[in-house]
Amino acid sequence: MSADLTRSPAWLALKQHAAQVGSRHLRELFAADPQRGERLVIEDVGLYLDYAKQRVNADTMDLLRQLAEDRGVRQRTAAMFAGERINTTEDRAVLHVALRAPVGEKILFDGHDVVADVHAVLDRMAAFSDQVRDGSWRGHTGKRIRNVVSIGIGGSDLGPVMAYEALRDYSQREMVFRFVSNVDGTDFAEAVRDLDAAETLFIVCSKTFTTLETLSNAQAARQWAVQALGDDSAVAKHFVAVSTNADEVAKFGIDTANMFGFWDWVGGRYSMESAIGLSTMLAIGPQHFRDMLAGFHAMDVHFRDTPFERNLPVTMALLGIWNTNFLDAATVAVLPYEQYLKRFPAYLQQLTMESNGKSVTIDGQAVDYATGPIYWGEPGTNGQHSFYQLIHQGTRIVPCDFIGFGQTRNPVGDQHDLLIANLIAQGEALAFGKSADEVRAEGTAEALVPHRTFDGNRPSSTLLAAELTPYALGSLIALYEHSVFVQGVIWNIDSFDQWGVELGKQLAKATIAELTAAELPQLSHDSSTNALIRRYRQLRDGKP
Ligand SMILES: O=P(O)(O)OC[C@H]1O[C@](O)(CO)[C@@H](O)[C@@H]1O
Repeated sequence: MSADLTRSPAWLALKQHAAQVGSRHLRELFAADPQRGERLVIEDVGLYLDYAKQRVNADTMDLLRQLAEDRGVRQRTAAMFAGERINTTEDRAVLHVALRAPVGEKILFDGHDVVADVHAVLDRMAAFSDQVRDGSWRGHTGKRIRNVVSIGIGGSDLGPVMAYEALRDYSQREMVFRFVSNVDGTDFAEAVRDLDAAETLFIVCSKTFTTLETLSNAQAARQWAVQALGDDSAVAKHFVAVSTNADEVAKFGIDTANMFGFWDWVGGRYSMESAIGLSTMLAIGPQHFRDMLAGFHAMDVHFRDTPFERNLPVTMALLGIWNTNFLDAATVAVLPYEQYLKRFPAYLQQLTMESNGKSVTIDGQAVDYATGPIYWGEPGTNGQHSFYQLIHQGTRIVPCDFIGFGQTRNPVGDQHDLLIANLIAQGEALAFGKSADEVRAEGTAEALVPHRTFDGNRPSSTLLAAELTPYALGSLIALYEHSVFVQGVIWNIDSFDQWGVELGKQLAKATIAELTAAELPQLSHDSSTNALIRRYRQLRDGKP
């Protein structure tokens, strides 16, 4: 058992404090400090964070910041920015901050300036994007490219999809962008069914270029394109690869001249602003892509240089630690009141849960505290008419992150005000609820009073920005990235490995052979797995 954390003075002080403050209702906290709504706010890098509706007071935040100091958040942050191999189980540096460092900045890794490499790739991506966007890159038959299909999975997909959806209003609207990730053939078939192969460019995105789903879909794409275009050599004009693995790209049959590289020190879920974002750049153009990188970078600088009291990622991280470890919340709902951010919760699921879903410390000791919570969410107001019931009146505490913008890119009547009124009202309702007496005072029949009472005291944070620009998106993502990192440091886990995905991959390999063998082989799994394999084969082969 790793009891270092839970026996540390800062942790014990927080435990004691939680017994007092944690049980105080937000109504009381606001009554005791009527100005907290103006004080428990941080605004920087274009983001306004209101955390007054979290169940904390000034002492809580002091204690949490002390915890961060004691756990070495400062030193670990410096180590990350310095390119140290802080991903110890994979012996890798973690340098996604270098992906958004401006030209001229130097970040040395093994004595080599990686920022210059980053910009060399960005420049190649920009030149290629310009050629495709202006029609000078032609397909095999001489037609211009109108469709881009990005193939990848996990970090090689979720970022590009999310960014495309988020910045769709900045995209070249005459072009079609599709994303294929699932090994389910339906994903590929539906993505290409109405496309002309002569006008379609495939971007095969895979850090390792060995991922089963991506390679299967890439094979399917090649077959589809070659069949339609009647010539193997068509691949040269219709396929580009994004990878760290030039050998595998060449083996697959894509000329490495058509490959955009990135590096071992970029984790999959931290790669959307590398060449993995090529589809994003094709959609929004190089200048907007660079604006997005500037937003990321501004948050990096803020995170690295701002004292903890005014530090957005540190504060968000500490609130998460408080809710997870001291108020026993098991999940976080991410609720963007912005339709363009509809894929943001899905993106955050990988970022947060693949990073912090760990139960051993960096040195392999079992933890005796909760680590990464479950992230989930939907854009507002849709969620209000489905799962918000549980958030308001269920038995579980579900801390919420509300996200909204001052301006919409699509003014339709007064709908934006209606949208944001809902965001603001939800946080208020969750915090303050409605007492039984208030319900009675409205003339409610006594039998219904318990049903119509809202306990309140349900914590939330609200993030506001002026408008969903590429810059704002970059800063918002970096905010969550660094928040996840700080939490990982406090929990003393490796936030940059993902061993938990390996076992299923291994077992699937063995199972594929058992499903595809002409004759059912001798099965030696447990009885449930054996039965499922037999039954699937029968159903597939039409033998009831
Ligand atoms: O980019 P690759 O190598 O295809 O990997 C895709 C994804 O698979 C994972 O390794 C998990 O299986 C993710 O971490 C990664 O983002």
